Amino acid sequence: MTSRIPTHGLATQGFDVSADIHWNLITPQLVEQALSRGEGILAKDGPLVVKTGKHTGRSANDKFIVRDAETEETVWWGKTNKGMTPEQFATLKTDFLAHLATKDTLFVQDLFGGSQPAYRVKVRVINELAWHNQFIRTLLVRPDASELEGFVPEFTIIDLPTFAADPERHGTRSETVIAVNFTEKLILIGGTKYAGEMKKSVFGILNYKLPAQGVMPMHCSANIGPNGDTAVFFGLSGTGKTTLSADASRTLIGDDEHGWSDQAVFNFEGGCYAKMINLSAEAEPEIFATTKRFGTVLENVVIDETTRELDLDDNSLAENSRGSYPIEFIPNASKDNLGPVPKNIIFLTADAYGVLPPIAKLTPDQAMYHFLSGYTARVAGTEIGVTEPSATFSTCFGAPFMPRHPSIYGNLLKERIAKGGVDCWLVNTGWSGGKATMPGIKRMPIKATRALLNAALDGSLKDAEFTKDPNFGFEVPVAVAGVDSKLLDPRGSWADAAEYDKTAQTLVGQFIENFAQFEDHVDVGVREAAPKAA
Ligand SMILES: Nc1ncnc2c1ncn2[C@@H]1O[C@H](COP(=O)(O)OP(=O)(O)O)[C@@H](O)[C@H]1O
Ligand SMILES: C=C(OP(=O)(O)O)C(=O)O
Ligand SMILES: [Mn+2]
Repeated sequence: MTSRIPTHGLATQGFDVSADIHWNLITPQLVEQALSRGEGILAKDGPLVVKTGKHTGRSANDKFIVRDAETEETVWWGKTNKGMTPEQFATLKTDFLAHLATKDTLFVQDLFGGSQPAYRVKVRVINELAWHNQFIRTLLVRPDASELEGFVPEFTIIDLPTFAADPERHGTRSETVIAVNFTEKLILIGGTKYAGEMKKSVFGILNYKLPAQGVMPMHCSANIGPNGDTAVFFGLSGTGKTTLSADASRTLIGDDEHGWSDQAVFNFEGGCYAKMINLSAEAEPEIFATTKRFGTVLENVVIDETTRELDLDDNSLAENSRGSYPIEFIPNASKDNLGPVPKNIIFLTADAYGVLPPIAKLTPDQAMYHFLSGYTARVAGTEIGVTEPSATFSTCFGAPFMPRHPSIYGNLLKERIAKGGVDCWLVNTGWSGGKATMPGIKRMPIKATRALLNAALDGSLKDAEFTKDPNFGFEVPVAVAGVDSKLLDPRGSWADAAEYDKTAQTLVGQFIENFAQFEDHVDVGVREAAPKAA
């Protein structure tokens, strides 16, 4: 076997470390390291089980982009993309490198972000934790031996959970920091053990770079039907990208990040990152099976230390417990990480207001409207007395990952829809029959969502009877085989129709208020695709 130690080492990059460096270890080596270092324990059937401590999800408010000559005009500065001065970054980098120098062991992987040679970025990830190194090796694309030869990283990520940022010194909000420098091509992640930060940082790089190459980067999952029909599923966290893209009847391309070029939809990643809480063997058999394999890493899943049995229903460590596994653990995953250009675009939303129908057909203008809006809603909190859901509008269904102005991504979508041959749908995987905060109100059964999706994707909905949603103006099917028709009529599913109308108008008001920022960036058709205030 050829050496996995690169010729272009850390010293070449100007990083002065005395650590024992483990270069490009493979899964069994990294799992052995993680175990011997006490980073986690093995579950009964082989997964490595770890805890992330305080941070069990992304720290979106602790992310900064260095604001300099490169990014001043290219990044959309606002409430999502927050700036850090080059001076603050320089101090942070000095302090990061000093902290790095104190480590006696480091794990480094050389990987690709992006599966297609023409559109990928070479990324080096430097970790202090073996399991983080295992995670990122699983999630990104693993070079083969010949691709490792002469590997020179374009971007480098230094990921030090034990580093504590100092708000006074570094201009951060807390001890946690994700600092992105597009000029130096360096990303510093500190003060968090949530592994998802690493993969979403690489996503940010591709979202920054690819529009210039004519590729639309997308926060979506993707799969291919039996007739070669690709579907992409956009959606914010928790709306069902990962769950719904793993489907026995379709070929999985990927669960979270893709590019749409003139020829294909391709995965940015080489693995998946699924939610584990309440994971059901019946509703999600392919994902459930990954919890029984060596190579899977489970974050914040509760395990009995004696029997090594998992308890996927226990949320005492986190609501957002996760499992990461290589894409090939899903039985029908695409071997070449790509598929033809999409026939269907689905926008997933988990509507905690219980207002949106479980599926609706969108016109191209409505699709643009909903893409720029990027709506989902969740139950605000678990405190007693919370009665209102809270709406989130995250443009392009992924604002935290999109450095550029939404119109850049929006125009790429517009061009693609204008070419024709693609149908757009809005799918509510959230609550129905009332607000999520009302007693007895449940989330849409996964089975029903899958049946509706399959009807849309296999073309059988084309002949269905539709009715226009009175608030949103999109077309909603009246009856679909295998689905309780009551579900298809959100207003009729509420005990009190007047209460439905009132709640719907609250939501419409929030859409209108949020869209004001895009009014000047879209044409009249898109503006008119807005929901109507009564
Ligand atoms: N109707 C539904 N459709 C999709 N997911 C659902 C549905 N009802 C409940 N869920 C649950 O919601 C979560 C969706 O999460 P996930 O697929 O990981 O979202 P994403 O990948 O978009 O962040 C899963 O835990 C899934 O079990
Ligand atoms: C990894 C993440 O993505 P998602 O929840 O969309 O799967 C995340 O948001 O941290
Ligand atoms: Mn996901």
